[in-house]
Amino acid sequence: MSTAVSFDNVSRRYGDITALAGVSFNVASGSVYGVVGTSGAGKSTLLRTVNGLETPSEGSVTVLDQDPATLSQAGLRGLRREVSMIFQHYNLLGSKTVAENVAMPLMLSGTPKDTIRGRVAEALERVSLADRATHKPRQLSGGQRQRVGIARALVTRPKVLLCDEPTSALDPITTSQILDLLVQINEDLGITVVIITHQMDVIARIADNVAVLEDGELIENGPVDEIFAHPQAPLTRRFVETVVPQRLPDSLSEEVRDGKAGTVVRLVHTGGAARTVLRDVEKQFDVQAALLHASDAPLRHTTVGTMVLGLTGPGAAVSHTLEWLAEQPGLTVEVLP
Ligand SMILES: Nc1ncnc2c1ncn2[C@@H]1O[C@H](COP(=O)(O)OP(=O)(O)OP(=O)(O)O)[C@@H](O)[C@H]1O
Repeated sequence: MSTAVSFDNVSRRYGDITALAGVSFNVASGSVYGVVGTSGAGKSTLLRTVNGLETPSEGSVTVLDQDPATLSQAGLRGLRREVSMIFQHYNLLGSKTVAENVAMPLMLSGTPKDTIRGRVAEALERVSLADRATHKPRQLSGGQRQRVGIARALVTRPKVLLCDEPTSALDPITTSQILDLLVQINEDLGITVVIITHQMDVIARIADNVAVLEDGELIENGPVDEIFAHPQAPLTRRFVETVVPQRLPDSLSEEVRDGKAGTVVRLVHTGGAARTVLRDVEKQFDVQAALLHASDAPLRHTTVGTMVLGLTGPGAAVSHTLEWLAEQPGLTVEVLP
């Protein structure tokens, strides 16, 4: 698979502040890559190196085989037609109509009027706003404004779409619609999407891969299902916890502590691997398996979840059960103290 964007040891300093420190990872062409981190982690700075709005102090970024830092102004303008961007607060011009806003990147590049008309209609159709072409942004809801922003980004037929917190100002239902639209754009048009966010549910919903930034450093990255099932760094665990809760309810914690629930195991499962686990355990071993707690999250391509089981029965049977569970594909087993 070819690479659309490559970060190679990228650092960015502003005086004494280190916004990025030696960040390296690749974004495969046609994939959706999520970058998550707390406020000030360096997400925006990283995203802005992709279209040349920021230049690394050290290291380099390669975008569609070009290094934005070495391009001329004309080269940068060309790159920005292939790499477009959407923003948290939409960045629309209030005095222009929806169609004029969407046309803006083509107007700036001197595209013929007829071509512009067709492209604007195509882009507005894609975001289901064809009937709002003559409206002004103030006449639209936040979700509609973001769709105008998306249409404006698509009008140049880009290969890469950079998304800077595109749903942070929206309610959950509108967020969901915008994320569906981004997935559709990625699937139908094959556009590579790089999205920065502090919302892990956004990553769960649309990303193939995720990078976690903390204080300018890349602390973890990889396929979304692996990171959600086995987060390593404490910050990644905290992010994952917001989508797949790990903490037991207080009443259950007490039961576990008092030993009333038997041997308590937490299973992390992906792709429905735990679907028949209770039945299988009770059929094969002389144990009772009680389901104490479960949580589940749909990801873009699979699901990840946890189940907490209380196993009771003869010690040897419980041991055999634990061994069997540990051998099952797609399951990770942890005995709770
Ligand atoms: N132009 C600048 N001048 C000085 N410091 C800057 C500049 N741009 C960013 N920074 C600093 O770099 C660090 C990273 O900022 P950045 O905006 O990339 O983080 P972020 O993860 O996008 O944060 P947020 O989620 O709050 O937008 C912060 O400490 C910020 O104050």
